[in-house]
Amino acid sequence: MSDPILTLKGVKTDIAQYHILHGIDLEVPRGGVTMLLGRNGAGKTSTMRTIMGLWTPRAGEITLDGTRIDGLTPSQIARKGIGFVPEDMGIFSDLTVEENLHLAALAGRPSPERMDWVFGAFPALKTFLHSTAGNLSGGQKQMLSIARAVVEDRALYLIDEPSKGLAPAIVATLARALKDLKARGASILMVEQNFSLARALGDTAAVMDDGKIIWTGTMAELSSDAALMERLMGLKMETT
Ligand SMILES: Nc1ncnc2c1ncn2[C@@H]1O[C@H](COP(=O)(O)OP(=O)(O)OP(=O)(O)O)[C@@H](O)[C@H]1O
Repeated sequence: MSDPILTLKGVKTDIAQYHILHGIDLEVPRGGVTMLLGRNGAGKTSTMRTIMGLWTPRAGEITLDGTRIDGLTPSQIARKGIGFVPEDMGIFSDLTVEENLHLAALAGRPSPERMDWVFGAFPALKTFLHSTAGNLSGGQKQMLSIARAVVEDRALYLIDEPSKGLAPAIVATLARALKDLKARGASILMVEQNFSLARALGDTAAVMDDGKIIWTGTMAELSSDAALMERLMGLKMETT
């Protein structure tokens, strides 16, 4: 692949005494959405956390835009240009929505244009700007979590299962916001178990199993091949 934004080469991660990632080789293209897919426990979240520096790899190299980032702390990695939406949302429950957004901006206050875009994508955040984040609904917390990652331009966004546990109407709002982010030319690596959302947003896909990448290709290729999906992920579904 020409000029990927993120490259993982032979990345191995241990959690406590367990070998979890067994040598991840992955290239994330510049621009567009790469879906990281696989069965439960395949290692998708561990891969995201390793890229973000929340787990330190035992071996291998991680390169963002030509610069090695493995071994850096999560805050150093954020400053290199990665926005992270963790599976557990990572918001400050005791702070207001506004405070959460301001703290997420690394370069000072987010620009008014950027805030307008965020509020356009997630109107509820404007309504509840001065409310404590802990009092938001589950869907609003997820919107805040995504808004925190996109409050400034980043070289790459890591988004871990944004639709988890959300009602369909909220998922539709999320899908629109992520499509909009993609249309702005963003590079996104995303874990998503909701396959119709993955299919709607994904350009390329990487499938994991047991701590390894077992397949890479286009999302169209994967989603049009029911036998392949069943073999790779145990998914049985309509492909039309
Ligand atoms: N803190 C931890 N301590 C021990 N083992 C862990 C820890 N976190 C993850 N694991 C193990 O690492 C493996 C990969 O987990 P991971 O959460 O990365 O998978 P996943 O593909 O994201 O799964 P899911 O779709 O269920 O979220 C699993 O076997 C899991 O039990």
